[in-house]
Amino acid sequence: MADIAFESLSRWYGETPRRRVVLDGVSGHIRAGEFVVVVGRSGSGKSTLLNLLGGLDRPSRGAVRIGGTDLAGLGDRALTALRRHRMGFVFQAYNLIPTLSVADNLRLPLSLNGMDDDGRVADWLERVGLEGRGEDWPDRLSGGEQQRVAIARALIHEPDFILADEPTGNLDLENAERVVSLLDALCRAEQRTLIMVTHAREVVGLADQLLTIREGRLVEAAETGSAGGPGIGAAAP
Ligand SMILES: Nc1ncnc2c1ncn2[C@@H]1O[C@H](COP(=O)(O)OP(=O)(O)OP(=O)(O)O)[C@@H](O)[C@H]1O
Repeated sequence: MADIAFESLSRWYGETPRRRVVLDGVSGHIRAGEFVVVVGRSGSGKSTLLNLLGGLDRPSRGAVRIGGTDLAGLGDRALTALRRHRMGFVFQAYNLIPTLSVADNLRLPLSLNGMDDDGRVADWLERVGLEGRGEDWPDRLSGGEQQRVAIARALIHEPDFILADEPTGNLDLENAERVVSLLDALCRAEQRTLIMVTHAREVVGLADQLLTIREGRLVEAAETGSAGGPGIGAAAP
C-alpha cells in the first residue's frame, strides 16, 4: 500500500505559440485506501489527470510519486510492469476482449502477473454477482454485467490502485448505482485506493476526497464545499 503524491503536474500538447495546456500545475496527495472522486466539466482535464496518476501518460512538467517513487525515473518497461502489477483500470466502454470468454477475460491479468487461477476466477465472478457466467461471451451480457466483469478483471490480480474513468457513463441509474457501490465496497474491503472520474454528482457523497477540476486547474475545496452530502442510495434526511 502506498500514497500517491502529485506536484505541479502539467500536461500540454503541441509547441508554442500553439501550445495547448490541458492540465496546469496541479498538486495533491492521495492516501493509501482512499476513495477519490474527480469531477469537472467535459474537457476540463479529468481523464488527463487520471492517466498521469496511472502511468498511462507522462507529464509535460511536474511529478507523480507512488510510495516515494517518481514515475519519471521509470523507463517504459518498468512503468508497464508497475501498471500491470499494482493498478487496475475500469473504463466507460468496459473494454472486455470479445473473442475471449468471461472467465478467460479474468484469467488474462492473472497470467500477465504470473498468478495461478486457484479458484480466483470463480471467486471473483461470485463477488460481482455473476456466478456461473464464466463460459459466456462478453456480448451475451448486459452493459451492467459487462462492467461488473470489468471490475472483477481490474481487481483479480490484487492491485493497490483502481483507476476508473466514467465507469457508469454507459449505464442506467440502477446499474450505475450497483457498479459504484460494488467498486467502493470491494476497494474498501481490501484497503485499495480508488480514483474515479465521474459526471455523476451523487457519487461525491461516498468519497473521502473530492478533486474538482476547472479548465486544467484544481479548484480549492472551499470553493466547492466538502465531499459530504447524500450518496447513491443514501436515505433522505
Ligand atoms: N492528444 C491530444 N491532443 C490535443 N488535445 C488533447 C489530446 N488529448 C486530450 N486533449 C484535450 O485535453 C482536454 C482535456 O481532456 P480530458 O479528456 O482530460 O477531459 P475530461 O475532463 O476528461 O473530459 P470528458 O469529461 O469530456 O471526458 C480536452 O480539451 C481535450 O480535447
